[in-house]
Amino acid sequence: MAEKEEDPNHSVSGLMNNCNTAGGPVSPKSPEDETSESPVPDTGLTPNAEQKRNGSGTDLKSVLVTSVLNLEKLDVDLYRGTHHWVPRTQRLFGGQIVGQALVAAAKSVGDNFYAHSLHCYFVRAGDPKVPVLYQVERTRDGRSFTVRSVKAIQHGQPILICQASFHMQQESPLQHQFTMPTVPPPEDLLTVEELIHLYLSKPDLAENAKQGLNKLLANEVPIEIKPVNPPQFYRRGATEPKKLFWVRARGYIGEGNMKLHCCVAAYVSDFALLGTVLLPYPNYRAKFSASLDHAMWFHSTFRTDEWMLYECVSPWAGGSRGLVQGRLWRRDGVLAASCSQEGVVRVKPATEPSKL
Ligand SMILES: CCC(=O)SCCNC(=O)CCNC(=O)[C@H](O)C(C)(C)COP(=O)(O)OP(=O)(O)OC[C@H]1O[C@@H](n2cnc3c(N)ncnc32)[C@H](O)[C@@H]1OP(=O)(O)O
Repeated sequence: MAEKEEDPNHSVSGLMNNCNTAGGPVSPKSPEDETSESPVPDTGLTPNAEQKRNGSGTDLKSVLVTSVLNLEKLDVDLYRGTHHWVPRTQRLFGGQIVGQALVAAAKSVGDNFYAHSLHCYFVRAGDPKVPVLYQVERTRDGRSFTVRSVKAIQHGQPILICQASFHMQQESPLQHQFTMPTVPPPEDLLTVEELIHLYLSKPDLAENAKQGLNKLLANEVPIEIKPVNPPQFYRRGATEPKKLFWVRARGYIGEGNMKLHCCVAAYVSDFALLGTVLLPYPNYRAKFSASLDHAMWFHSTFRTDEWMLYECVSPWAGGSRGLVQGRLWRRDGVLAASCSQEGVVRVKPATEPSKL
């Protein structure tokens, strides 16, 4: 199915597209549900200790851990994943498929091996009506590096092919990184939901826009976002193809499980990334867009349930495709992960001005 107009990349509504729970036990739990003593389901990658998230005053576990990345084992190296949030486009969110594929791959590597990179192609649209099977091939087990190939399958056909490589931690005197962009801290910025409330308080807002925004508020994307520059984020005028936002998983995950945090980062990294391509073109809107591939590199330890700065740039677009690159920064300035993606972006002239 084609991805039409509103997608997770291209608008404020894309940030909170329809929550669709098809395909599995995926209803978000209420805070009451979460106060019970029940442990986090065994993803094989979950942390042991349950602690309150620093400063947030909540111990709600991230649905990314309890549901999205909690694969069911069917056989040796064969897993089943279900869906939590499905974009309004009704094709599976690419980040979910990549995150789940990495969970499946990570289950077959030793405890002391950590994902350092993955390379994926999205070869077919994911169907939100059925679960996804993940078939892992143990490509190579080495002394320092271990490689896995994962095929995500629906209706008997691959929707994603992924290769993930894991590395045993090794020290080296070679160490450098770029410097994190200087931006306001997340505490000084509004969440997407708060921004929507602001838009809703505008007295001259059209009724259909209000309805649309209220629908968006009712949705539950399992990640929180604070745009550094909201007008740029929502693409009102032409801007350079670059955006910055703070991002973190909703709910508590906890420290100490880097394998899990890499899987969550893979999920998060596909969010709003491809929309960067459209920023210089306010006179066009996407009539069809989808990520074609996704590559990711993990550099340091990090926590995805703490605010990280996501820096997205698009160095090139042409021929109905666009290239995007992302950097995930820890708030202390350490470069946590990098990613690259090419997407197909077919556009049409924007005939209607944005209602926002
Ligand atoms: C946040 C971003 C995301 O999460 S996106 C989700 C992850 N990524 C994906 O789901 C992508 C999965 N991959 C795919 O769906 C396929 O590989 C895609 C990219 C569609 C391959 O493209 P293509 O070979 O064009 O597929 P298709 O023939 O099935 O056509 C899909 C729709 O596009 C149209 N199309 C095709 N060629 C052209 C063209 N040259 N010019 C204009 N339109 C074209 C087709 O007619 C079709 O449209 P429709 O769906 O029938 O309306």
